[in-house]
Amino acid sequence: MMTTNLISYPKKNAKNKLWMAAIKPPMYSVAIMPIWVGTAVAYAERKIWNWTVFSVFLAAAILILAWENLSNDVFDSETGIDQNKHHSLVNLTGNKLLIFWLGNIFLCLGLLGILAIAWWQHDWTVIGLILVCCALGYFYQGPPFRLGYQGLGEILCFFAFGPIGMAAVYYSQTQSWSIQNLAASAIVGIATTLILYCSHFHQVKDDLAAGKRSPIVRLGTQRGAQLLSWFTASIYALTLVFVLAAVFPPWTLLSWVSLPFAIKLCRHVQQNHHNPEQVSNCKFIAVAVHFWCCLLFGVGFLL
Ligand SMILES: C/C(=C\COP(=O)(O)OP(=O)(O)O)CCC[C@H](C)CCC[C@H](C)CCCC(C)C
Ligand SMILES: O=C(O)C1=CC(=O)c2ccccc2C1=O
Repeated sequence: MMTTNLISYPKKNAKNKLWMAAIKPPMYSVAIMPIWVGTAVAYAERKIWNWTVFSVFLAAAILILAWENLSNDVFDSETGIDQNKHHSLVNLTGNKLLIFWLGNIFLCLGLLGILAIAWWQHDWTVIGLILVCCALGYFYQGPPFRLGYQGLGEILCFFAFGPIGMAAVYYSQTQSWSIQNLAASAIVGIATTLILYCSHFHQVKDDLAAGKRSPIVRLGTQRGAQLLSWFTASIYALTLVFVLAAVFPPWTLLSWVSLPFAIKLCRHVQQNHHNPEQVSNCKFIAVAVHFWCCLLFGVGFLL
């Protein structure tokens, strides 16, 4: 009995790790930050903070992202790209249909939340904008589009989590539009897109085999790593430019506190871009850059 337990423990532990990798809890900060920053900008400009709208939007965004990730595993199982991905939910459960319908339930619940906001406001703008974000999410991975396979995912990601998603958040609080929010959405959009871009470095072999021409497949890992540094630097440079132009309050420069993570990310990818095993964790360093940068950026609007 004792021996069985000793043997089965590491196996169980490995299985738990696979499940955590499949569910990817840290990734859900990408759903939280547009809501946080968009609402903070609304508060800074209009002194409005509707907690009910904020909470419902937050829950809805998490549910919609869960749909995106579950359906990503379903659609990727159809192209064969996830053959070696042990932490795919479809591979873990062996039940594609279950994951497909679970994803659809999450999507419906998320959209119901957004619909409730539209209903309270007697205004369909917010649900219209979020439906556009969901469509971009579908175009990224779903048939017959699969635009992520053409290397266009980063553009879709930028608009969904940046200008369109954050316009919806700002509108849900104020029922109006804002140039300051548009500028802030560029920062959130680039920081989110950084994560997607980083997720390709260790997957070149599998992507090539499945015919996926990710930006890193197109550029090669060395040029991809150089572009990453420019891309990352642009977040901090743009924030400074907008502060100097008096578009953002000076406290938004608090987001620069996340610079050590950004430097770590760029150095790590520069040194290991050609080594899939070593570079595979860069997505999670990018998640830390995104989390701290957006969290403190939002705080900057409230101070
Ligand atoms: C699912 C996404 C990336 C995973 O891509 P990949 O297939 O390379 O990953 P694996 O290797 O793990 O299989 C993210 C795709 C993002 C998409 C372009 C945009 C999604 C938009 C959301 C559905 C809407 C967000 C609304 C907002 C207000 C929170
Ligand atoms: O699994 C992933 O690699 C990603 C999942 C996800 O939801 C997301 C959202 C926004 C940007 C990037 C990513 C991922 O990379």
